[in-house]
Amino acid sequence: MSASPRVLVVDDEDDLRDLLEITLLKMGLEVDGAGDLKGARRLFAVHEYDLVLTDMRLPDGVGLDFVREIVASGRATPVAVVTAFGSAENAVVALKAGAFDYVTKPLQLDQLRLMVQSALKLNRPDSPAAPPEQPVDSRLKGQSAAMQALRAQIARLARSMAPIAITGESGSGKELAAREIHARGARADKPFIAVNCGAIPEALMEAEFFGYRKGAFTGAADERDGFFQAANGGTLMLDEVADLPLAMQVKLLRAIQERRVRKIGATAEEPVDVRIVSATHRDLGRWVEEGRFRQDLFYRLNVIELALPPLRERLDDLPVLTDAILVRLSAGGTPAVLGPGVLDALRGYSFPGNVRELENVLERALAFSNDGVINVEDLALKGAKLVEAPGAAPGSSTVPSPAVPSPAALAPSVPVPAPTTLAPTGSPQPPVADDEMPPLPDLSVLPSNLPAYLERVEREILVRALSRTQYNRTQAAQLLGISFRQLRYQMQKLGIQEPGE
Ligand SMILES: Nc1ncnc2c1ncn2[C@@H]1O[C@H](COP(=O)(O)OP(=O)(O)OP(=O)(O)O)[C@@H](O)[C@H]1O
Repeated sequence: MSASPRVLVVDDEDDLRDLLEITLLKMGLEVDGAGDLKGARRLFAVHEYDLVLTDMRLPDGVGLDFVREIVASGRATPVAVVTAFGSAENAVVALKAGAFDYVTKPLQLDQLRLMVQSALKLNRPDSPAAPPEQPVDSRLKGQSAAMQALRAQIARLARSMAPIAITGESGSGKELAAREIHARGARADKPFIAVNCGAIPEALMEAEFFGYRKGAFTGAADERDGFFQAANGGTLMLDEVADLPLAMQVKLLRAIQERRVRKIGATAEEPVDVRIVSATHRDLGRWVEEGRFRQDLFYRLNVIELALPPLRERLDDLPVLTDAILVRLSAGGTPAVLGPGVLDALRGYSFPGNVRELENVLERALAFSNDGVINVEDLALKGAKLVEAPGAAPGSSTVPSPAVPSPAALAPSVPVPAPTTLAPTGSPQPPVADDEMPPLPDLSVLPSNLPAYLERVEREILVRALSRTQYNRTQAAQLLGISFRQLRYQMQKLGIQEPGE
């Protein structure tokens, strides 16, 4: 192999091929040229290339076929295509076929150089995008077939510039997947900017995305970059992309297609080199049919779709996920462990909020738990159908515990109340007979807002217990039959403070 990176340029227009070759030579690269597919195939068969750059229309065939052949060869050579200006279709088709990137004619030399630099980084041994010799540790935890396939897909996609549309329910890991794509690519050392498109007021959108010049409008006291400039060289994640207003969709499409943006108040456009990853929990295809999202932008963003499975479809990942979450929650200390039946209880829950909900459930359970062991009753799963705890459950973080069977385990089909209700019991308590309970408040008038009403009742009970014990929390918790941690958690949640605190 030669010392300098070697590039194959395939183009039948002599002028364009010369321009490409001269530009690449000036970048210190070794360049071979071919005017047709036949010549290109011959060269590709005998040389190891660091990049192939091919025109789409060639005298003896289409560049797209060459892209497919290179991808099918299994060699890790990145291939980019040269497409005519305005033929977005060609670029998208080539990216779908596995092209690493594209440049448009008439050539913008600055864009060409950026593209070549990114391509050359891909196979450098020190690059995160280089095919790893050992399996790498991923942030996306899980050993289910779905997660393994997802990680493999991400490793492939990370090596290209193709826009990726990530779909998946809320909390299923879309942002994490986008970060992983960025971190595994040639752009890992450049910024990753995630933008929640639903959180920006419409009037500020253009300024936020493209930036503005000083004095461009009242209040523009200084020049400011937008998200595109901030993400330059890296990745821009458009989260909740369905929330983009239609007017902004047009502007965004232009910026993505032309890879140039103009700050508000500026006369000239500036080139931006940004990989776009979008995400939504909505069915964007349906939104296009309903006229709520532009077809052309959808087509541009949706070059490659990455679908994240909901947690309930990969419950086998629960042990790995809970372990990882408990390690994170321990903040360097000893991680809590799961008591008997906890994994089974989690398996019986549908997790509408996916991994984020699992994180929240464990964090809350940890606050309720004693001695670093999370028991089934600490979980307080909303409306969950919990299975009976069959002794110690499998999983590395499970320890046998002599804990009293939880109410959930004793009454499998009864929903366990969430902590906003009155009754979660954190520490093992003997079952309370009904006649030990105070009478119910007068419910002849039903509350019109149940959660708010329950919160009020809960606050009243806690404050009374605390004042009866002169704010001795341990005694107040005992009085109410809950654990100290549970009391502390509820006080924090309801904003109850000791007088003078
Ligand atoms: N496979 C996974 N392994 C480890 N943690 C995960 C995994 N999937 C999601 N998480 C964690 O779950 C939480 C939610 O993930 P993330 O924010 O990526 O979801 P999202 O789909 O983007 O959510 P939303 O639609 O609400 O924006 C994060 O804390 C993330 O770290």
